[in-house]
Order: sequence, then C-alpha cells, then structure tokens
Amino acid sequence: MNDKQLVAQHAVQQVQSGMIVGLGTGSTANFFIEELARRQQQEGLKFKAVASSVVSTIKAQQLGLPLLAINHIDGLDLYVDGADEVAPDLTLLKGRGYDLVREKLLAKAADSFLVLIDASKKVKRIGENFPIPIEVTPFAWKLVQRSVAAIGGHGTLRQTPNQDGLSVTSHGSLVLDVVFEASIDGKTLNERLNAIPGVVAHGIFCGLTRAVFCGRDGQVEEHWA
Ligand SMILES: O=C(CO)[C@H](O)[C@H](O)COP(=O)(O)O
Repeated sequence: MNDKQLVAQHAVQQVQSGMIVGLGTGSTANFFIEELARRQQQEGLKFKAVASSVVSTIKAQQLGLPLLAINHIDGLDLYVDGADEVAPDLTLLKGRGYDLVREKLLAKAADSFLVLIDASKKVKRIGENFPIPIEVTPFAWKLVQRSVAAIGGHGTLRQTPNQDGLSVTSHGSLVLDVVFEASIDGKTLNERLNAIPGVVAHGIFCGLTRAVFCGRDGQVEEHWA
C-alpha cells in the first residue's frame, strides 16, 4: 500500500453515520472514495456524498455511493481532498486539475475540511513547486494578467496537454498559471488575489483546513489547525 492509500484508509475513520461527505478530486481523493465504498459495503455505513468534479462523480457512481447534487445542499459535515502543496500554517495550493470552483466551495461550506497528502506535498512556502493556478473569466484574462503583474506575478495561459489550444476548466474559465516572487507569503497572496476583479477562483486555500493527514514511509502524521 502506498502513502496516499494509507492516509485515505486512515481518513475514512472520520466519517460517521448520517454525515454528508464531500468528495475531492485527484488520485488521493480517489483512494478515499474507494475506502468509503468499502465501509459502505462491509459495515453498512450510511452517508450521502457530494462530488467536487465530474471525475469524482463518475468514480462515486461506479462504486455505488449515494450522491447529492451540489445545488441541493446548504452545508456538509466533512470535505476530504488532496492538495499539491501544504505550507506549515496549513495553507494549501490546489488546482492542478480543473475543478477549483467546486473544490473551494465545498472546502468553505464544510464543517470540517480534511486534506490528505504524502510527504512530497509539504513545502516551506506556497508556490515552491508549482505556479499558482488562477481561473479567470475568459474575456478578462488580459486585464487579470496585468493586475497580477502589478502584485509581482508572471502569468501565462495554461495550454492543453498536447499544446494545441487553451485549457478550459469545468467551470468554463481559462487558467493563468502564475509564478510569484519568493518573498510573498501565501496568506498575503490569497488576500491580494481575492481582490482582483475577473478572478473566478485561485488555487490558494487559506484558513480553510481543519486537519492535514500526511503519509510518510508507511506512517500517518496528523496536523490539526
Ligand atoms: O487539487 C487537486 C485537484 O484540483 C488535487 O487534489 C491535487 O492536485 C492532488 O492530486 P493527487 O492526489 O493526485 O496528488
């Protein structure tokens, strides 16, 4: 079992009967969905799930999880997702995928947001390993690029994997991948990006995390906020 599977197995114990549970997106979130399905089958655990993406919806459907539509809920008990980077204050970078809008919505709405990572995701500062993804309204991308430059960021439009067009998110946004000067911390960046018109969502999740479970060499480290 790898470390991502291990944290998923550990995290599924947080789910209690009757909960509404948000399903994240990515390989670690997929392991969590499999663990939920296992508890449903083996223990008869009763819960409802709400998915953060088309991919996690299909995965949950294939495994027979009971799903609620996101527009039918006004809150949820627990949201479980992966992350691309985790800073020491539990600020996250997410969004290598295309589902930031729903992911952030669920992270904010949940009573508890639980993040599952392996040790490769721990960083000293947000932006250390990846650019910051910023979803922008398509007609606003150039103005957003300029606003981002004014706060020290260099942003380029994300291309499709085979470089023959622009990536469009599941929300219909373009993505600016932005590299910032190392001196700006994640919390400050979060505030500055939130203030730019035309930004639909960005990959910094600040002040939302309840706990991070990190798999390292077959052990789980828990970091609670
Ligand atoms: O933010 C995400 C998707 O938008 C993922 O949670 C993040 O990219 C981590 O993915 P993985 O679990 O496959 O390493």
